[in-house]
Formats: sequence, structure tokens, C-alpha cells
Amino acid sequence: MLGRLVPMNNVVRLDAVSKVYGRGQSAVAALREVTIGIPKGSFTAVMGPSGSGKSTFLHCAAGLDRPTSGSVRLGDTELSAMNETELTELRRERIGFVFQAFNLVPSLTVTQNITLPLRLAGVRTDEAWLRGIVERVGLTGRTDHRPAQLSGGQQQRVAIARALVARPEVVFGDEPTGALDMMTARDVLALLREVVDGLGQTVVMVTHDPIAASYADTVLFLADGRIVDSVTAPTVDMVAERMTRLGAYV
Ligand SMILES: Nc1ncnc2c1ncn2[C@@H]1O[C@H](COP(=O)(O)OP(=O)(O)OP(=O)(O)O)[C@@H](O)[C@H]1O
Repeated sequence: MLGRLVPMNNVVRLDAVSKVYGRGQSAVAALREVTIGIPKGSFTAVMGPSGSGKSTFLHCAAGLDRPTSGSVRLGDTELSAMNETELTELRRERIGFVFQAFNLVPSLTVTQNITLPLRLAGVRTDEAWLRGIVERVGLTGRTDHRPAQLSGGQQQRVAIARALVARPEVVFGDEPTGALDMMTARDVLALLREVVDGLGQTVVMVTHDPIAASYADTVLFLADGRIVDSVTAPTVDMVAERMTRLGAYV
């Protein structure tokens, strides 16, 4: 049924990925044989009831955690074969992250926060690219400010710029609008949409919010560790209806 979601140009591919936490009687199967491809230049939202495996999916797909079995590939790179140092390097150089808590360094300016991943990787900043990113996220004129001088939405824009600065193959978001009020959240979601449409970036975002999910091209629904449904060109109502059917709001 999900075959049409797995074309050849996948940036990320999970094959039969399972994740079991703990052992014996206390073992919890958080993911069960999940197979999915994330096409290049797509915006994917991952939804599901609490405990359905969303965070585990994101962590396995992004090389933050290892599956118990199965394969995770970023481009042609098989992640399960990598050691911790290699995974750290891969995350730094090839993956962008945007979290609910913006995770900015308070003592650094906007520009210094954005370019931090490059400095950690020992890579020179491409000034023209940086200017373009800063402009795209709407922070021109704020580059010397510190995080405390910015609103929540502006801080998340810094985090998005930081996620984009190394030209990653994919950006993973874990509830990126979870800490924002609705209006600000919509601005940030529109920015993520624009990053996909304008830069061809691939974005995968875990969210509880049907409005947030409606900005994506495809919504994947997890239940009990499995992808049980997907919706393309989602509307808020379609997403809310699916979530209700999965028992998320009852
Ligand atoms: N470190 C862990 N040790 C043991 N069990 C865990 C661990 N992390 C997650 N789990 C269990 O795995 C299952 C999936 O958890 P996960 O956090 O991926 O779900 P989720 O959909 O992200 O939930 P939520 O929406 O509440 O954040 C749950 O049953 C959870 O209790």
C-alpha cells in the first residue's frame, strides 16, 4: 500500500526497522519493521498517539539511536554499520536538527549560533550562502543580537538557519513549533515549507499538531510502532480525523 511512497530518489530509507527497549518481560517494541523512503525535496510530518514511536522513528532515522534490527540509509550510507564517532560526524555534516527547545547558545550572537556547526566541523563559512540563509529566515539586521534579545519565533528561525547552514541532506524537526504560540508557529511552518519549495531541502518533522502537519506534503501515521496510514496533500481536517480514528484524542 505504501509502495508509491518509495520512489528511487529517497534521501532517507528505513527497511524493516525495529527498535526494542529493555529485555525480557520489560521489553517494549517501540518500532516494528518500519519500511519507508523519504523522497528528496519533500516535507514529511510524522504523527501518532502518545507512545506510538514517533520519537524513536526520528531518532533511528537521524542516527541519534540505533535500531535493534533493520537498515537505515542516508543516501548510500548505511548507518547501522557506523560507530559513534562516525555517526556524530554524519549528523554534524549531513543532517540538520530543529528541536522544540531552540537549543541556542545564550552567549553567542545570531551569526555565531548559526555558524556553530561549521566551526565544530572545522569548515569555512560560505559568506554568500550564510547571507542568503539569514535573509530567507528573516533575520537580516538581527545578526549581532543574542538569543535573549529575540522572540521565541525569531529564536526558532535562528535554529532553522543553523540547521541549514551546512547544506544538510535532510532536516529533522522534533515538535519544532511545540513551544510557540499559534501565530508564530504558522510563520515558522511557512518558513519550513519555503525551505522545501525554495531550496529543495528535505524536511521530516514529528508533531502532535494537525495544523502543523497540514503544511507537509505527506503525513505518516504511527500506531503501536507501525506506519498504519499516510495522507498526501493533507488538510487539517483529514489529519485530525485520522488521529481521532487512531484514538489519539479520545
Ligand atoms: N529509553 C526508553 N526505554 C524504555 N522504553 C522506551 C524508551 N523510549 C521510549 N520507550 C517506549 O517506546 C514506546 C515509543 O516511545 P516514543 O517516545 O518513540 O513515542 P512517541 O510517539 O514519540 O510518544 P510521545 O508522543 O508521547 O512523545 C513507548 O511505549 C515508550 O514508553
